[in-house]
Amino acid sequence: MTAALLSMSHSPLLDHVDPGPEVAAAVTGAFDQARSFVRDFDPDLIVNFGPDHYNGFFYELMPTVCIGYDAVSIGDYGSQAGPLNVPTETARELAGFVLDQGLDTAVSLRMEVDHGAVQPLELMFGDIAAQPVIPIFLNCVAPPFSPVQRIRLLGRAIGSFFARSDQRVLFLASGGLSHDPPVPRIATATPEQREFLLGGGRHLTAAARDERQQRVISTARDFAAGTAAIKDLAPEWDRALMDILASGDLTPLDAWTPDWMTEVAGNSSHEVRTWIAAYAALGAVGEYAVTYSFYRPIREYIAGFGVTTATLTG
Ligand SMILES: O=C(O)/C=C/c1cccc(O)c1O
Ligand SMILES: [Fe+2]
Repeated sequence: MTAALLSMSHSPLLDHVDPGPEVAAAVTGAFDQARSFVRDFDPDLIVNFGPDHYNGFFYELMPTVCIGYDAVSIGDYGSQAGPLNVPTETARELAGFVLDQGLDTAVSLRMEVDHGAVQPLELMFGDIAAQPVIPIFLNCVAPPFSPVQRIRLLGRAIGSFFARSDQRVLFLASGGLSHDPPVPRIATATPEQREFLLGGGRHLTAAARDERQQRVISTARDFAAGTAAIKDLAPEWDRALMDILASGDLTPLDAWTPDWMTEVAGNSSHEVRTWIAAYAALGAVGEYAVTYSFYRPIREYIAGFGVTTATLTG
């Protein structure tokens, strides 16, 4: 087999808040680079590490990890709705392999995914069903979080599974980096928010969906203006993470505790788990080098916004 990696921040605000022409052009340029990388690599299969934002997974039953045997996008923030093209048998074999390695995963026979999983697919391929994709949900918003080491080991196990495959596999990570969007939290939830987090937020009416999204959009505008009550982005933390991922030795990340990550880089900084898993997966296949790296802290997108690509060197 051969493998490659694309990691990218996502933001549902891409089409909703204008960061100005210079930043918009820089982000478009990063997406163009990523697109041409993916086109050149020409994957047979995408292993898509993505978070969820209380659209498919809720506190009524919140897994740490879930492998989708099938998946449907709910289409939030104007993202493409509908089924993904999931190779069910490969997903089933992967889940069995992960469990056999002594690691835990839940499985879903009908995973519901949101912008966190599909935005890179749409941006890179134009259609979420264009390519075979195995969606791997990682809990990145709902404490308690697993130690980062578990995510590294999970990624490594997933990489070893595909190391014996004859397919060209793209490990795709969607999320991060430092950011703190206004997602309700169980520790501080009002009774209505608690009900939402427990599962009431599933399949919102159009009006409720619009209200939810408008709140995030207006927070992004306030954040850019310096008036939002959310944690600031943490560019130094973002760059430190990117350096460790590029080094090929991810073990220093084992010391990153979930509480520290939240404190320094925001409640949604745990989305970097998708990057850690994807890099660990690539590292299990062979030595790698980062071939492209983009980073900007972009308040209009409420995101430390990164895009990287990596290929095997051996
Ligand atoms: O609306 C949500 O639940 C999340 C929005 C958001 C905003 C900025 C960056 C992200 O990664 C997000 O998921
Ligand atoms: Fe997100």
